[in-house]
Amino acid sequence: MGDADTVDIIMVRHGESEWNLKNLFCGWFDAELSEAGLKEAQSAGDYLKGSPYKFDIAYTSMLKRAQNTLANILEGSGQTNVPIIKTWRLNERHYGALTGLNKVETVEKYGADQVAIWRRSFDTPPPEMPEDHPYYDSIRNNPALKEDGPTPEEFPKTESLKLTIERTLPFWNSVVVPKLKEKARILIVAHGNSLRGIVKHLDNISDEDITNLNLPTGIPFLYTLDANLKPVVSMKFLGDPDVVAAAIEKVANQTKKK
Ligand SMILES: O=C(OP(=O)(O)O)[C@H](O)COP(=O)(O)O
Repeated sequence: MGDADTVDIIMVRHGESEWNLKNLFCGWFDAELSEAGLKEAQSAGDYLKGSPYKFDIAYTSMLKRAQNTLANILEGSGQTNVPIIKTWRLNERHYGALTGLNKVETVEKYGADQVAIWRRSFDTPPPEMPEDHPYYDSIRNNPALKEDGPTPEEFPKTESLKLTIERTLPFWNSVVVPKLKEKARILIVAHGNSLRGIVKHLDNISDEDITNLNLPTGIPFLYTLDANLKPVVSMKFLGDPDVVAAAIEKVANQTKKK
């Protein structure tokens, strides 16, 4: 736990989704948690229940996989009274025309190098999602986005990590930072790439090095920040180290044939 001059914040990528399980590019498609993903969320809740970490406020995206993970973590850790703020700015990156495609099949069609660029390059977005894309309507008309969503002008057709950071960071700076300065104990449940953007910002990771960072599903990680919100503890995974290492390896290997 941080001392008087520091503040702790815990972040979690949602548990495995149905589309993570099927190895599909998901982005803004509103996939459900898989059975394993629900268990990951419950395990994270159980872990936190036995830990010193308690929360004053929680932030999540407008997508069900993150919201359900958060609900299960709060339930499991006995903290269902924690206020929840939901924002589209924590949504996963929009995967453009790749949304719904299988990652291995996409490598077979376009080559590993091109897919690596689409998945992990800092500023090359996937091709834009056309209006006749099979998931265009469900994403564009997701009722959850009526509660908090981008304006029609802001609505992405695709996003690189750079573009994702450009809409996530304003939320971080205007909402999360003031709460951290009040020493609020914060939990954020979001997505692989929206969280990679926050981590890049906090740890000042270069555009090149961020390509190598893969976040596992359902495993909480801790940052302890100093008075200037610079990390004194970075991305400390809270769980069994072997489970964490295996989970990170699994994300990195998603484009490899079994
Ligand atoms: O929707 C996604 O991320 P999420 O499961 O964290 O919400 C992406 O499909 C993650 O894919 P990537 O790890 O190939 O960037």
